Amino acid sequence: MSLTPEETLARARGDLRIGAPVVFTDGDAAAVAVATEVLSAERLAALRSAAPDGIELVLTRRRAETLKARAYDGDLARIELPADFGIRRIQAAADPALALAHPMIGPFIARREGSAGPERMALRLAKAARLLPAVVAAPIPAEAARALAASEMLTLIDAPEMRAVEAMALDLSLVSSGRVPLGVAEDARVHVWRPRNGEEEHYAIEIGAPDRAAPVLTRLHSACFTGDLIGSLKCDCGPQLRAALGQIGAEGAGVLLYLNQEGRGIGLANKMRAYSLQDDGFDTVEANHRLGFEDDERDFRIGTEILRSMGFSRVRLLTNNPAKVAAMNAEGLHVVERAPLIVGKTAHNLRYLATKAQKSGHLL
Ligand SMILES: Nc1nc2c(ncn2[C@@H]2O[C@H](COP(=O)(O)OP(=O)(O)OP(=O)(O)O)[C@@H](O)[C@H]2O)c(=O)[nH]1
Ligand SMILES: [Zn+2]
Repeated sequence: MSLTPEETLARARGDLRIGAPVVFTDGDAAAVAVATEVLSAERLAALRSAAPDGIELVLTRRRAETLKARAYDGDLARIELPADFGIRRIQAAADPALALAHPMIGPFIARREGSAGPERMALRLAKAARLLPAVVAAPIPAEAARALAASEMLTLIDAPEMRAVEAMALDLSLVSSGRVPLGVAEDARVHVWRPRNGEEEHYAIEIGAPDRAAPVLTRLHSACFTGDLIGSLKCDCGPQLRAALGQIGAEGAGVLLYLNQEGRGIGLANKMRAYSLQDDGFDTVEANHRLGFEDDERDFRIGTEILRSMGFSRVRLLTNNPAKVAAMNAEGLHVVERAPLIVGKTAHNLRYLATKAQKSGHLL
C-alpha cells in the first residue's frame, strides 16, 4: 500500500508548512530542508548535525537580489550558513519584516559548486505551501537521504515524481454542482473543480445556459479576500467581481471562473507581507520581488482547462490583463473579443492600478 506521488507531495506540502523536515532527491543529489519561516532553533541544530558539508539558506533570485547576494544557480541562491549565523539572522534574511529590525544580516556567501536540484524543488514546494520561498537545507548524498527518510519517517520526494504531480494542477475533475440563485441572475449554478495534485479547488459560476457553439462571455477572476469580501479600497477586485457578474447576468448567459489564486498566487499571508512593504513605499511588483516572488505566480491555464471541460472553445473575455488573453489563446481557447472591466478606482488604489498599467501591461 505505498503512496502515490500525488499523495506523497500533498503530505510533503503539509510537512513543510508545519516546520517538519522534507527530503528532496534529484539524481545523486539530495537535501533535507525546513521552511525558514517555521524553523525552530532545535531544528536548525538538528539540520546542522545532519550536514557533513554545512547547511545553506536557499533563497530565490528575487530575494537574493534584494539582499545583494549572488545567485550563481540562476533562479536561486544557496547561501552558506556558518555556525555563528543564528536563527534570527536566517529568518531576517528571508523575511523583509524582520530584516528591518536586523539591518546587519549580511554578508552572504553563495555556493556555486554542486547541484542545486533538490534546493530548487524545496523552493517550489514552499511556494505551493504558500510560505515565504526560503528554506534552510542540509545537502547530503542521495543514499544517505533515503536512509534518513526511512529511519526518521520523513517524507521524501524525487524530482521526476514532483514534476509529474505539478502537472496535475491542470488535471481537474468536477466534484459537485449546485443551483445558487444570484441577485444578478436567478438561473445560476456553482461548479466545484478539484485538481488531482491535492491543491485548492476552483469554482465556475455558470449563469443561464450559455451556447457551447458560440463564444461565451467569461470572467477569469483570481481570489482576493480583501477586495472581494471585506471591501478593501487598495485594489479593484471587489468592484470587478460584481461588475462582471452584473454584465453576465444582464446578458443572461456566461461564466465567471473564480480561481483560488489569492494574492496573484502567493497566498493571503504573503499578500499581507506585500501590503506591509507597500506601506513602506514599495509598489505591488517591487513588494512581490522583495519577498522572493515573481510579479505574478498564477497559472491561468487552470481557467482554460475548466472552460474546455465545460464544453467551450471560444470566449469573450472581461479583463484588462493581456496576460490572461495570451494564456487562453496559447492553450487553444480562442479569445474572440476582450472587453475592458474598468471599475473601482479609489484614492487608495491609484498607484496600484498605475503600476499594473506600467509594469504588467494592463490596459486602462
Ligand atoms: N501579491 C499581490 N497580489 C495582489 C495585490 N493586490 C491585489 N492582488 C491580487 O491580485 C489578483 C487580482 O486578480 P484579477 O483581478 O483576477 O487579475 P488582474 O491581473 O488584475 O486582471 P484583470 O482584473 O482581469 O484586469 C488577486 O489574486 C488579488 O488577491 C498586491 O498588492 N500584491
Ligand atoms: Zn484585490
